[in-house]
Amino acid sequence: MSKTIGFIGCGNMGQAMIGGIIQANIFSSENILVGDVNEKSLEKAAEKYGIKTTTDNNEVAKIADILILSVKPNLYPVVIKQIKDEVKKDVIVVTIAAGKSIEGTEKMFKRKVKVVRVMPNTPALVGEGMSAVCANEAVTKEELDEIINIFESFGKTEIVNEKLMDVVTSVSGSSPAYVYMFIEAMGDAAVLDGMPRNKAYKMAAQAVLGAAKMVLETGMHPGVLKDMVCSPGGTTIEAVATLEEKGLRTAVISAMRSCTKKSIEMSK
Ligand SMILES: NC(=O)C1=CN([C@@H]2O[C@H](COP(=O)(O)OP(=O)(O)OC[C@H]3O[C@@H](n4cnc5c(N)ncnc54)[C@H](OP(=O)(O)O)[C@@H]3O)[C@@H](O)[C@H]2O)C=CC1
Ligand SMILES: O=C(O)[C@@H]1CCC=N1
Repeated sequence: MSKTIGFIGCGNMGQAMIGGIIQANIFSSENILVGDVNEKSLEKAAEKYGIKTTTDNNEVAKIADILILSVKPNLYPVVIKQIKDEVKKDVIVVTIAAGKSIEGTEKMFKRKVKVVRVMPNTPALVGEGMSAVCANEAVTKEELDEIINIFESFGKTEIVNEKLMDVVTSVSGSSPAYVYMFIEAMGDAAVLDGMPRNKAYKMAAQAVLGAAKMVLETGMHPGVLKDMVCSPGGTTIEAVATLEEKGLRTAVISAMRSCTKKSIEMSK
């Protein structure tokens, strides 16, 4: 019999994963059940993806072989308390919340459940997610592979030591937001100089996508790739010098350390 994947929480990240899974076609829509308190979110998801939905989290807990908890971190204790006695004995619980450790999740279940901790990101929706994964010892190699397979259906995955999860949150979980800010700012600059906004976003976003692919596919150092764009006495080095003067690198490093710090604080 095919397995059922259950989601509790159908917001930004829940929908990105559901959309990714549906597009990858690894679970049929009748094997996906989604619970949320927000009926509007459920209606939208049911209409868009043809999945089954419920406002009763326990309905999801009872049926799911793989249960992805995609509510906000502060709601983990509330939701886990509600469902812990309803989940299947061998359920694989997948947590995606910032700052929620495997040990913390086990404590909330008050028993040794199978826990896979993942930090995904919203580009999952377009098949370009990045997910870092770790698990407790109750999860077998086959079960971990099964979960990795789900997350790989909508992007790339990397197994990490749990100690790195706070850094992961900063470098891939949250980082799409910084990149959107960069694209938006490039768009504004181009609009300032007379380009229509839709063209400006398309050009900026495609340049970011292409640059990211260059890093991933050539394996070259980002600094070398940057140097290849900078003609001596040319245009790019003028922009690079201004970015250095305005502290781009310092701003990025400092922002990411704030993000990591917040994730550590949320773990306490
Ligand atoms: N957004 C992102 O880019 C990423 C998020 N994450 C993690 O994903 C999790 C979800 O984040 P995100 O999707 O952004 O949050 P959202 O607020 O967008 O989604 C959470 C959903 O859960 C619903 N909800 C609230 N209470 C309950 C409840 N008791 N039972 C069931 N559903 C409930 C919310 O409804 P309502 O809106 O009515 O409150 C909402 O629809 C977080 O733990 C976050 O750390 C991880 C990586 C990236
Ligand atoms: O902002 C947050 O807390 C979540 C975790 C990673 C991305 N969004």
